[in-house]
Amino acid sequence: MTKHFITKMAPIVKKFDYLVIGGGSGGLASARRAAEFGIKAAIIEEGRWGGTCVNVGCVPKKVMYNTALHAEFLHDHKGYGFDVDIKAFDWRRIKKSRDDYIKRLNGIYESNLEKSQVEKIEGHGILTSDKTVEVNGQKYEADHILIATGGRPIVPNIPGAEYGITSDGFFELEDLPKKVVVVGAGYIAVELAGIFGALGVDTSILIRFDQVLRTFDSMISKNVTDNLESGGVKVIKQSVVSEVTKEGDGTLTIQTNNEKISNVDCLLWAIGRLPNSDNLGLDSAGVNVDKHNNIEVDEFQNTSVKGIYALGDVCGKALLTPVAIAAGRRLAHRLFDGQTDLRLDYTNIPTVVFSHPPVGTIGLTEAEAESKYGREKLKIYTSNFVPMYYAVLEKKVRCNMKLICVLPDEKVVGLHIVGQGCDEMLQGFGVAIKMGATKAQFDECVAIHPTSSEELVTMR
Ligand SMILES: Cc1cc2nc3c(=O)[nH]c(=O)nc-3n(C[C@H](O)[C@H](O)[C@H](O)COP(=O)(O)OP(=O)(O)OC[C@H]3O[C@@H](n4cnc5c(N)ncnc54)[C@H](O)[C@@H]3O)c2cc1C
Ligand SMILES: NC(=O)C1=CN([C@@H]2O[C@H](COP(=O)(O)OP(=O)(O)OC[C@H]3O[C@@H](n4cnc5c(N)ncnc54)[C@H](OP(=O)(O)O)[C@@H]3O)[C@@H](O)[C@H]2O)C=CC1
Ligand SMILES: N[C@@H](CCC(=O)N[C@@H](CSSC[C@H](NC(=O)CC[C@H](N)C(=O)O)C(=O)NCC(=O)O)C(=O)NCC(=O)O)C(=O)O
Repeated sequence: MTKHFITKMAPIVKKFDYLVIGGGSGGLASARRAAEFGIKAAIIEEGRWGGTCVNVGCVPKKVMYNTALHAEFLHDHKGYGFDVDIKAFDWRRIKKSRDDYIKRLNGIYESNLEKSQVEKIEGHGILTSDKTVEVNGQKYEADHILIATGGRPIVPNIPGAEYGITSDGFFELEDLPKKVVVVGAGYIAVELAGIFGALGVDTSILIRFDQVLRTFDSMISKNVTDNLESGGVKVIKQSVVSEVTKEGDGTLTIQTNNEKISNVDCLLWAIGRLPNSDNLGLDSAGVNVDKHNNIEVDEFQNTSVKGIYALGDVCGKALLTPVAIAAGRRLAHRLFDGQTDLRLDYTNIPTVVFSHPPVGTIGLTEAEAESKYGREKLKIYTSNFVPMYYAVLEKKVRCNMKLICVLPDEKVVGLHIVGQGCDEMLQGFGVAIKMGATKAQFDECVAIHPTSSEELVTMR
């Protein structure tokens, strides 16, 4: 009888030039740009292609922000002479259109990867050494590995916290809740409370201090807090949640340090995000994290291990889609296109909070400018006016602007706006500030009338 010997073969390790863990904004942008330079790239994703921004972030949020803007404008129709009856608002309809759009985007991202000849690997990636990543038992090897695994929302460690949802759950809501409590004071709390408020939901925002967006310029913190209140959102200050209970009728009761809030049908935690740096095998590779578990990188996105890079939300700095994309594309040029000095400059990043009205900000806050240059070196210009849109309406929502300049040449080091249209206004001014523009150069540009932005080139 013939003997059959079964030899156990080591699984074949698949080799690439560039392996990216995380198919979100930063990872996709970097992998696709790298592939343009003729290298062999692969990208690993455990969830939906597109990451946070496309699936549970900027994109569906903007759809809901636009929905909220419609609700706001409806109130203005009468003042502009339109006699319109609004019968109903159909949350399910807009949710379906939004979900369909996101599904289309997922498909577009997949086919973009195929067109770019970036290999797609579906599953959870774990580093097994400084050169290898394992996904579903298969090992992949590359000299260059990028970690772009993003982050996830924080849920506090208090009794009953699990009855609340996060921004991820916001996008799953099948019906518009009647009474909502949003906990938090940052971008997400302000944006989602604003959407609920504009859609007529009984909305409260619970904040630990007296104002939202405390890390922004004080003009912004004050005006956004005031605008939330005048827009009908209850801002509950100096408030910390200690316990949440679910009642027999399914509603939630929220116990804070000051009061009990009952009959809540949606509690939303928006208290910050954690980096997805755990369960990633960072120890096996020797990649260092900081005390908040953000991956530590230098200005070129190098981690503590040669050949392993990280960028985007997992590094905990400027958690914004265009930041992750810009860092990812620059890294691809640096590694594979010979642009060895290319890196993202993290100063003067413009950012918008989609509040009602929105916030646009770039550069230093007044407090930061004062501690950097000294009060005597600063010249601050402000403008506070009612945009012409409100001229014929009873409702008036003011626009506030602040320009922070440093003497002697009045270089503009900070620009802060709360007001209608500033979300679209900021990008162009961002270019000027990035180029080092002075107040005189702002003023050299002739105003566009009648617009809100003209105020920025006529300030005295
Ligand atoms: C509600 C909300 C609204 C936002 N709105 C805006 C906005 O208006 N403008 C803006 O600029 N930014 C906004 N952001 C922030 C923006 O979404 C993020 O900064 C951006 O998505 C970060 O990109 P990233 O590539 O670092 O990570 P992500 O986009 O989070 O992508 C990371 C990907 O990695 C995957 N992953 C994680 N671990 C692994 C693993 N081990 N193996 C395989 N895959 C893995 C995840 O599934 C995910 O798809 C918003 C965020 C939220 C939550
Ligand atoms: N438009 C955009 O570009 C958007 C960008 N993003 C990005 O995503 C990031 C994450 O957003 P977000 O989750 O809002 O985080 P943020 O860091 O913006 O804000 C969270 C805030 O919640 C408050 N907070 C923290 N811990 C607690 C707690 N235990 N209880 C109550 N409040 C608490 C803090 O404010 P305080 O100290 O005052 O209490 C903190 O600033 C943003 O920083 C931004 O970079 C998100 C949405 C939109
Ligand atoms: N600025 C336009 C953007 C329009 C746009 O890009 N829409 C996308 C959804 S935002 S998709 C989310 C986000 N894209 C962007 O941020 C695009 C920004 C800019 N165009 C750039 O290339 O840098 C992202 O995560 N990118 C990672 C990557 O692309 O690698 C879309 O519908 N695409 C369908 C199509 O193209 O047919 C707007 O706000 O209207």
